[in-house]
Amino acid sequence: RDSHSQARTKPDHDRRRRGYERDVRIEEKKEHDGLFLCKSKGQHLLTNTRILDSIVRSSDIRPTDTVLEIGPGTGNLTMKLLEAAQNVVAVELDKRMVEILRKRVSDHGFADKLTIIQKDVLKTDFPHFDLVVANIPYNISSPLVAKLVYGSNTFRSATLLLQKEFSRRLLANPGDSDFNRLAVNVKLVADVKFVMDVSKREFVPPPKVDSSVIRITPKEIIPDVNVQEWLAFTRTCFGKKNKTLGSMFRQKKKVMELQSLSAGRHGSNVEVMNQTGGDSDSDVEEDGKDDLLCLDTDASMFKERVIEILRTNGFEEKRPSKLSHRELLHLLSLFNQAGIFFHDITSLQMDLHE
Ligand SMILES: C[S@@+](CC[C@H](N)C(=O)[O-])C[C@H]1O[C@@H](n2cnc3c(N)ncnc32)[C@H](O)[C@@H]1O
Repeated sequence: RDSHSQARTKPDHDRRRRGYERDVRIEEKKEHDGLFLCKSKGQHLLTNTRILDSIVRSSDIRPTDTVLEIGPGTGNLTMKLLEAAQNVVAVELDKRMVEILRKRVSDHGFADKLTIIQKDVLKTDFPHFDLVVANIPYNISSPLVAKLVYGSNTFRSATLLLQKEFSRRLLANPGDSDFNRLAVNVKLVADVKFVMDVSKREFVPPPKVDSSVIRITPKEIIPDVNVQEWLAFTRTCFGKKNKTLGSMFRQKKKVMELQSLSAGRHGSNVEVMNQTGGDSDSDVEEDGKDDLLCLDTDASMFKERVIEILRTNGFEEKRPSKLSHRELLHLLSLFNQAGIFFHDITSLQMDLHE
C-alpha cells in the first residue's frame, strides 16, 4: 500500500512543483519582463524589503562611503545601498541583469552614483571601495572571501549573505566541529561576526538551503607571516584535520614529497611542497606506521627530524583543528628554524577551502 501511495504522490509532487515553477516565472515575468533566473549563476533574488533594510542597517554605511556590491542582480539591494552610500560599484556577470539594473537605477535618478562592472568578480581588479555589502552567488563563496581578505584592497568590512552552513564554518573557533582550513585562514587576517539568519523562503526562486548574514572585518594588525607559506602550511596541517599532527607528518605521501625535494636541494633548507589533492577527512590514507620500511635512509631521517620537532614541542598528539592561531604560528616558526619551509606550487590560486 505504501509503495502504491508513493507511486501516486510522485506525479502529484512533480505537478505541484511544475506549477510552482510556473508561478515563479510569472512573478518574475511581471517584475522583470520574462527574465529567466539561472541556478548555475546562483541567481536567487532577495525580495523581502525588511531583510534588505536590516542588511543595509547592519553594514554601517557612512554617507561618504563607496560600497562594493558583488552580484547586484536586478538591483533589490543596490537601490537601498544607493540611498545610504555616496557611490556603489556593482560587479555583475549577467548582461541581462546589467540592463535591468541600469534602467531601474536611472529611472530612480541614481545613475550618477552607480558604476557597473560587467565581469566575473573573480577575474576583476576592484577599484577603491570602503565596504562590501552583497548577496553573493554561493558557488563562488570560498574564492570570493579569499579574494577579499587576502587581496590588495583595504576596506572596513564586508557584510555578506552566504549559505548558512558556509557561514557557520567561517564563524567556528578552534575545537568546534566546523572549524576547518577556511576558518583558520580567514581568521588569521579578519574577525567574523554573525549578523542574522535568513530563510530560503525569502528568495525568488528559493534556494535549497538557508542563508546567514555575516560581517567580516579585516584586522588592523596581522601576524608577521609569509601568507603563501601560511596557506601551504595550513593545507598540509588541515589535510586531515582530525588526525594528530604526528600521524599526519608520518604519512608516506608526505615523506615522499619531502624525499624527492630534498634530493634536489643543496644546503640545509628543505622545501615541503604542497601539491596534494584529496584532502578531505574521509580520504583513506595510510597512517604511516609501516611506511618507514619503504623509505630510504635520507627520507627516514628527515621524517624523524620532523617528528622530533613535533614531539619535543608537544605537538605530536595534537589535532590541528584544536590549535589556536598562536600555536599554529609557533609550530610554523619551529619548522622554519629547523630549515623546513612550506611552499605551494599552486600558491597563485587563493583557494582557502578545506
Ligand atoms: C544571489 S544573486 C543576488 C542578486 C541580488 N543581489 C539580490 O539580492 O536580489 C547573485 C548574483 O550574482 C551574479 N553572479 C553570479 N556569478 C557571478 C560572478 N562570477 N561574477 C559576478 N556576478 C556573478 C548573478 O548573475 C546574480 O545576479
